[in-house]
Amino acid sequence: MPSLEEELFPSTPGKFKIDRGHGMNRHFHRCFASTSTMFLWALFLIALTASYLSFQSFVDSGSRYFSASWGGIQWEKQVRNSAQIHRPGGMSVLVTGAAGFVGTHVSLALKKRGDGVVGLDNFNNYYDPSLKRARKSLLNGNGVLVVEGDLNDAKLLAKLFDVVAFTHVMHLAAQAGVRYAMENPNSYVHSNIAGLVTLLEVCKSANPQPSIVWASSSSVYGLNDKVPFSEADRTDRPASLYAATKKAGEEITHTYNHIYGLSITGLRFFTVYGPWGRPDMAYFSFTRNILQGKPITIYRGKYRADLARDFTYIDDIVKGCLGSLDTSGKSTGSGGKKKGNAPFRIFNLGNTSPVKVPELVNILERHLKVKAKRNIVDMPGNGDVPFTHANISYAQRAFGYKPTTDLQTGLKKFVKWYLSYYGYNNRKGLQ
Ligand SMILES: O=C(O)[C@H]1O[C@H](OP(=O)(O)OP(=O)(O)OC[C@H]2O[C@@H](n3ccc(=O)[nH]c3=O)[C@H](O)[C@@H]2O)[C@H](O)[C@@H](O)[C@@H]1O
Repeated sequence: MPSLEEELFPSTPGKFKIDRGHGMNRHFHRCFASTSTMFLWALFLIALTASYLSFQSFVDSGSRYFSASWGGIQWEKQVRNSAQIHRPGGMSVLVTGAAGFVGTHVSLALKKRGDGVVGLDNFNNYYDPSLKRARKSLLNGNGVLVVEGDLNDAKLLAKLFDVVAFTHVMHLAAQAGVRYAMENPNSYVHSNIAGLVTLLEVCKSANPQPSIVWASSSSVYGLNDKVPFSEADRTDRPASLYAATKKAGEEITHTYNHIYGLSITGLRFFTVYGPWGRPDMAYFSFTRNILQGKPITIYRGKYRADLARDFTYIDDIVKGCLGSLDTSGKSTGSGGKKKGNAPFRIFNLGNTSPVKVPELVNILERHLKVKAKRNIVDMPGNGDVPFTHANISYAQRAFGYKPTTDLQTGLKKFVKWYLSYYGYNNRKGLQ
């Protein structure tokens, strides 16, 4: 027969429900026969509940206190130092996703030319967080503070704007990856939509309002087959949820530009690659597998056509990001009120010369001096598009954007970095 303790505090909910009926009544009759015993039991239970609740609130406040990675005079000082501008006419930039691939490179470039930079990153585990930590160390070593926190934390964002009057926001934090959207759709909504709105709400209320440059994606062209892709082409047929959230971002930012006078520039990046890159991307995972003697899967499109991407080297993308920041124009609003029209721009940042995926593998084989074990399969219905190809004339006109690194040269630099970071047989590369 179960003890009274087992019946009152069952280890599983099911157990509680099953034993709730007659058995409980029998126990209650036996144990609470007299009113005085009942009174004592009631007192005991009230005391137990009260002490449990106060202990719980102590644990909650304690863990908040101990785990808080931001706040305090010392922290504010660090934020201000990192945001300090060291050149005439310079800017102070909040870079979200600073420990990410593009975020790290852009932060370093801004810092190098004398701008103030404060990074924000949530260090999630979409891919190996130790790589993000290593990027953070690189940034710290170059005078860039990376605050650990989530885009959806409105209090943290508001605090950052309290401490520093950021002139610009470079918004790169996002849930990236085209195919992962089928596995974890909500993470795309959380970061690319909810997080974006949280950021825009804080920016629109900031005084002065910053100008915002943010990462959209070439994937918004979706099923568009008019080449090369121009900003004027249709983008209403996304092929993945990832693309749909980036397209939604373009519409959402337009609203904030229209209502609140925020200056907005959206950048459609075309398959960015290079040193310190993202391990989930094909060029990176192919390199790892080739070195480890494992097979790689190469997708093939309709009618056995090879897939192709307008792979764009990170240094060219950084130039595009800085050019966008420099020409962004000012936001016009203050205190949440629009004072006039502000710029709203969208640019392709691509390389203008698509390369087929099997050719990417050929180049890697040459640089690595190892043959790949190719496993060619028909493209599953996973959100991939058959090809991308950027028309970059808008960005060229606006800030002289001109990519200069071809895939052969860029991958050589990537491979050099990969080998120095992971080594030939370093198990850090194993995932
Ligand atoms: O430019 C963009 O808009 C997007 O570029 C990349 O997305 P994707 O072009 O799919 O880049 P990879 O995941 O590196 O794939 C490159 C090519 O390799 C192919 N691939 C990928 C993985 C694999 O195992 N095998 C394979 O053949 C893909 O189908 C694709 O054609 C990024 O992952 C996105 O975050 C970004 O927004």
